[in-house]
Amino acid sequence: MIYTVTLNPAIDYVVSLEAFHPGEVNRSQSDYKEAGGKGINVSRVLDRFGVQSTALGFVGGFTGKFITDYLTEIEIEHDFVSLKQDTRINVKLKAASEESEVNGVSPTIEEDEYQAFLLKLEQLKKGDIVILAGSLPSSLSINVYQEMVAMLKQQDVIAILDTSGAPLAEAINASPSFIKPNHHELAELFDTEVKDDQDVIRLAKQLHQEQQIDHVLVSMAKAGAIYVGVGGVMKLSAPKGTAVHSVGAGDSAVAGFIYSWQTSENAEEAAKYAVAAGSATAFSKTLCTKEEVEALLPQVNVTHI
Ligand SMILES: Nc1ncnc2c1ncn2[C@@H]1O[C@H](COP(=O)(O)OP(=O)(O)OP(=O)(O)O)[C@@H](O)[C@H]1O
Ligand SMILES: O=P(O)(O)OC[C@@]1(O)O[C@H](CO)[C@@H](O)[C@@H]1O
Repeated sequence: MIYTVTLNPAIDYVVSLEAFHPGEVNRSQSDYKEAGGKGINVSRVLDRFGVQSTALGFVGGFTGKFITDYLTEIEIEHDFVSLKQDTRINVKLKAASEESEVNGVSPTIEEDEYQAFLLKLEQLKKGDIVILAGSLPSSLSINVYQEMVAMLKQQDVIAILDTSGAPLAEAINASPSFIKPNHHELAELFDTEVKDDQDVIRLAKQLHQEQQIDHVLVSMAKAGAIYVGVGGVMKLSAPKGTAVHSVGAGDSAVAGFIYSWQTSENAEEAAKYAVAAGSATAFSKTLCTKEEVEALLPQVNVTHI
């Protein structure tokens, strides 16, 4: 079974207007709300690929209920721990072809709520796949992803991680099987500048060889991605197109990699599918569909390095 973990989900409130004038009353031209958070997005994209998963994590209050109702409505299984405090709301503002984001403050996770979540992870079994994705609620310690990856590996569960900053820096020590930092997150991880592809490859190789991470996929928005891992080293170009709404592009890339790897066990195919999925999401109003991804696949060029 595949499980996604979103410790800090959100309602994504997506607002479009022609221009945003700070300090004035602005009125949106269109807006909508959807269940967000990186793990939830991975579940939603997997679902569009015809792959079932169960969404785990924490939800609370009326905003949390919106998320569980939303997932129930689109028939994605979920088993969240209920919190006393409300799940956050993240504002995604699209104005004058620029995208800005204000991600809300996370609710507090009490110790008993955290323990209830760990109990769910403890029940996962050999062969299960868990995708841990997104930021940590500020009440949790920065090493919880590291602890979860270590615990899951003990259970022979495949642990995949998509996060950034200190939680990523801690968790790589537990050697997750797959990570997908973007190039900014990679630079932050090594506290350095990433100026070109050679820098990306050098740092990604360190993660693969020294931290024993099987697959490192560094996404670089419209510049595509670089893969370093058991499948070698390769650069993948992104298809050309107009970015309409890039929220969830990275999550789509994660879902694309897992989906394709599961069926092909071929790193090149999986990395290609990841890039096509990321771009298909960037080019559409919401998350990609399988048809959109497969239409873009021929435009992803792979250069082995
Ligand atoms: N403007 C774009 N044009 C083409 N493809 C894009 C564009 N933006 C994103 N992508 C695709 O999506 C993938 C992931 O994008 P990106 O590197 O921005 O990830 P991310 O920073 O994790 O994204 P996000 O946080 O917005 O979900 C890229 O590897 C690329 O394939
Ligand atoms: O604050 P985090 O957890 O880093 O990111 C949360 C978030 O921006 O990520 C998703 C897109 O990747 C959105 O659905 C969601 O609002």
